[in-house]
Amino acid sequence: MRCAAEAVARVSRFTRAVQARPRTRAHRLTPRAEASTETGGSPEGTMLLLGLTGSIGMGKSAVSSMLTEKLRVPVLDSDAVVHELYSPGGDAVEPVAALFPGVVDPDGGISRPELGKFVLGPDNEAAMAALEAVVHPLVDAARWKFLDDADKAGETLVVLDIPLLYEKGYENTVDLVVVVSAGSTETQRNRVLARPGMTPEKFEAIVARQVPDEEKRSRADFVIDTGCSLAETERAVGALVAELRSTGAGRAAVWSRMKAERRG
Ligand SMILES: CC(C)(COP(=O)(O)OP(=O)(O)OC[C@H]1O[C@@H](n2cnc3c(N)ncnc32)[C@H](O)[C@@H]1O)[C@@H](O)C(=O)NCCC(=O)NCCS
Ligand SMILES: Nc1ncnc2c1ncn2[C@@H]1O[C@H](COP(=O)(O)OP(=O)(O)OP(=O)(O)O)[C@@H](O)[C@H]1O
Repeated sequence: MRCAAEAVARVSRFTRAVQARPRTRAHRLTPRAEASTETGGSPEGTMLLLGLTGSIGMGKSAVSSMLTEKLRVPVLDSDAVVHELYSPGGDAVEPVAALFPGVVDPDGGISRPELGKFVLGPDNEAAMAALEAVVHPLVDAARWKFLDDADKAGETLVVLDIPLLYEKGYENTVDLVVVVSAGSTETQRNRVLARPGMTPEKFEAIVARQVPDEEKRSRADFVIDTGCSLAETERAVGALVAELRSTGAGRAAVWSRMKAERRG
């Protein structure tokens, strides 16, 4: 019970603190070449882009499911986009295979466990940078398509699940940021190590590449507590969506700016 109250209280506290937060101006999504010129969709300036982030195992996917399945909010999951790009026929297969020999499975997709051996760990920084240089622009392109489609569908609230939002400076590509946090590294670790194929070494290698949870929470506009029951987290997510549905239009600015920049 204590946890749910805390989760909701944090939501409203961060809701109030939101207005004057400075933004890091780091990343610019390269405009999609095949920009849509169709009219229609959501009224100009009313589609709110909510960034969803959090460290490994903190509950981004669980919260994404609540948003899409229960609350009907469109979510783009960047990790899922990467996995799709690695699947047989995916756009990342050829360039990644060219960089890292032997990572293609017999079915023609990229083997993530094999790829992980090349790019995870303190000695593989350059390899990870090379991989990210190939993959991130493809993820950016998928993000443009998702946003264009949502705009055409008249959506007023969309969620971009971006695990590396703070690490790669994507703060300025969303209007507001929600961080999911279990509030304890022990809970995080136990949840992640319960996954098939996960090892303590792999977990540590990934954590070492991510901005610490505490810093993420301090930079967020909202924090959703995932250290409690799923039902309690779901209530907090519902409260946040209700809040954004009622006040979101006044806070939506990034999508209009992105479209204007694309038009040149
Ligand atoms: C390293 C890879 C092969 C591991 O695959 P695997 O299936 O074991 O893990 P999965 O993709 O589910 O990611 C597990 C966790 O690691 C995080 N993570 C993935 N890549 C990175 C990265 N470059 N830096 C920091 N964290 C990362 C994910 O967000 C998630 O929290 C894969 O994550 C990958 O190809 N990463 C590079 C692409 C990338 O940067 N993805 C992040 C989102 S765009
Ligand atoms: N209150 C809660 N909120 C969210 N997740 C919870 C909660 N209680 C338990 N869990 C469990 O914690 C795990 C969180 O994993 P999830 O895959 O959602 O994290 P993630 O942040 O998406 O991880 P990754 O960064 O590796 O993609 C899930 O198995 C989920 O069921």
